[in-house]
Amino acid sequence: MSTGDGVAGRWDGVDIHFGEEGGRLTYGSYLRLAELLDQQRLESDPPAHDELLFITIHQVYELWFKQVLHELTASRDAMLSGELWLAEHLLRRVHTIERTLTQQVDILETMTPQDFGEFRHRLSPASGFQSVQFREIEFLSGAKDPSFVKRFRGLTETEKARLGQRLEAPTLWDAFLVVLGKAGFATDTEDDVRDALRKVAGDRGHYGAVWELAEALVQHDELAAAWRARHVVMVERMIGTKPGTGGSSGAGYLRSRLDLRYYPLLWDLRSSL
Ligand code: HEM
Ligand SMILES: N[C@@H](CC(=O)c1ccccc1NC=O)C(=O)O
Repeated sequence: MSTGDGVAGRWDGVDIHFGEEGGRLTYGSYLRLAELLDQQRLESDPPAHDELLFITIHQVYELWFKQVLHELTASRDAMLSGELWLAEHLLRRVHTIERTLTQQVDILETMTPQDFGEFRHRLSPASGFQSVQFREIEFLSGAKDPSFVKRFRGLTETEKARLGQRLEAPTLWDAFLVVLGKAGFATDTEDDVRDALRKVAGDRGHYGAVWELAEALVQHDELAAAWRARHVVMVERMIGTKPGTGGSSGAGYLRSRLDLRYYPLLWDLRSSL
């Protein structure tokens, strides 16, 4: 029954409006907007105009990082339980998010170095280097490097525990090796794995699902590399060769990370196809 004016019906003599039928849930309460929209606190005083953009961009990154971790964890578990179609499906969702993450740099680059300079000095010693979720994504993907945990300054106990768990847990690559094992291949040595990958690539009619999964892993790796490359060029545009607020050499440090690959054997395979 619709009575116009957005009134969906009546209950106990009270008008019930669309979106409120029978309950207390609203758009704002469901999405916790009061809390979410109250989390943008500027360090600059008087407020620098562009600092809101800087905070918003980083918060949006962290929300997507949370989603990426959710999907990558489920994708790994799907590989471990033999649901290859699901593992691939979730990886493809991650690819789409990763493309969006790289494109977001466009928005931040509407900020000029001069306008960044208005509040940059307030940020030290904070830096993206301290993004726990970013490091969790690296560890889960396959690039476990415990030295990052030691180099983190100001980690909370909860964050330390989360990173510790990621260092213990199987990676996407570990799970992919299980997939290769279940497909009948030995994976004890690196040469075994290289051999298995060549056989999978050479008989896609038989190993199609495994091949497609390997391709989805390569895509994840390539998109992570594309973000690193985009980030460093943005950094050079913003701060040139200045050292970073996190205490590193800045662009020099970031350039040293450009060669990082999660799945070197999948890249090596290309040379023998
Ligand atoms: C004005 C924009 C930005 C500048 C100038 C900048 C600069 C830097 C610099 C210099 C570093 C090296 C660490 C240090 O500070 O010494 C770094 C690391 C990092 N930044 Fe940014 N950044 C910017 C935006 C972003 C954004 C939007 C994100 C998204 C989350 C981000 C994430 C990271 C991450 C994850 C690292 C660690 C990279 C690694 O260890 O491989 N940065 N950034
Ligand atoms: N490291 C940057 C500052 C920066 O971008 C930043 C500072 C605090 C929190 C996150 C940041 N984003 C990426 O590093 C710089 O050296 O200018």
